[in-house]
Amino acid sequence: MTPARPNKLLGNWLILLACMIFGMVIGGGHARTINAGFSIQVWRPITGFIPPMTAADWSYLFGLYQKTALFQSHPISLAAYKALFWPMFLDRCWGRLIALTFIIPFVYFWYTGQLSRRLKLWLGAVFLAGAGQATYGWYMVQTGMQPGVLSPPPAWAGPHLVTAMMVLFALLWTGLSIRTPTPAHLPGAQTLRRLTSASLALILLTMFYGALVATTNAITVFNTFPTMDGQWIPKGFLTFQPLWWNFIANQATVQFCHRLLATITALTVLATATLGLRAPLPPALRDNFLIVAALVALQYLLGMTTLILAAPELGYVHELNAVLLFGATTLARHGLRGATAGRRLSPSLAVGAE
Ligand code: HEM
Repeated sequence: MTPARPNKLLGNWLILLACMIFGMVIGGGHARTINAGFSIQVWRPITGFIPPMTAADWSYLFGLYQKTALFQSHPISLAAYKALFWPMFLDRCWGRLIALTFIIPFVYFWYTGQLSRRLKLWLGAVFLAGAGQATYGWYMVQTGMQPGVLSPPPAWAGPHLVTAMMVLFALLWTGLSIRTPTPAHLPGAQTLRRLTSASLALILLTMFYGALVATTNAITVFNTFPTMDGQWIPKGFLTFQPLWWNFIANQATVQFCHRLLATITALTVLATATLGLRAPLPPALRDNFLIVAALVALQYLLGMTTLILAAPELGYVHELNAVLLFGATTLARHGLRGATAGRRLSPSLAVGAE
């Protein structure tokens, strides 16, 4: 899939796109924090970058927003609507900028013969996944037109965050592999590599449940830690029917799952990072594990504080830090591509370009 020779420009382009996806999470998370998700009820993928300019434009957009259940339960003025509109508008423009930052260099790299056939197909698939993610986002916005829907339904938000992380992972991994096609040979680091893979999967699963905590508004209940209002298994844990629905929409169950997963994740990630710091790895990779350890500790602390203070603004910081943790763990896992079973070498003997 990746060329045998390093191609820094190509690699940096993909890493830049991964950073832009992080920017999208910053924008989307902010829009959610100020409850602006349903503010633009039109989708014009190409011409949508032109902002409303006349009173008639505003009246049309505001008219659509007035049809949402959210407006009907909390009516607002046109001025207040504009304060919701602009952040969401910028977020969507950012999405278009990501698409352009993908397409224009893609065409350039294609025509200058820098893309192998497999890489063309792979990048095409990543682009389609990104486009699918945007379409999915639009359907989430449209749920606001349904009667009684005041925020995107929980079953929509979890997959949205996880898919965004998968696209970010694909871009980052491919970009790094193109920059450094030959992995450093790291004998004896196979267990560490497996643990880092497990850490990544656990972080993603915990993030999925974090999104469910956010969209079910479970931040408003059980604001104590470590117990949930004095109980280890919260009141109302499995009261919904059918049973599986509890794991998507029941505030008690969702918050319990997020806490449990977060604890397992934090312990696994910390154990992995400790092993990484003790292993004879190249210095950059050890620094990477130090960052992962710091980020996971901060993440846990932020989660507890968000919950105890019931502060969604802090929840936003907690969300962004989760993405940084996911990114840093991806970097560490990438650095371990060349890990094999067998006797350890000292760091200076580890060969390769990492
Ligand atoms: C490895 C550890 C953790 C990870 C990866 C993680 C991840 C996340 C993510 C990604 C979100 C936001 C999702 C979104 O806004 O769409 C979130 C939300 C949340 N998390 Fe965590 N979390 C962790 C630990 C914790 C802990 C230990 C607690 C509390 C005991 C906690 C409590 C919360 C709460 C209350 C929210 C909802 C915030 C809001 O409504 O704005 N998290 N988590």
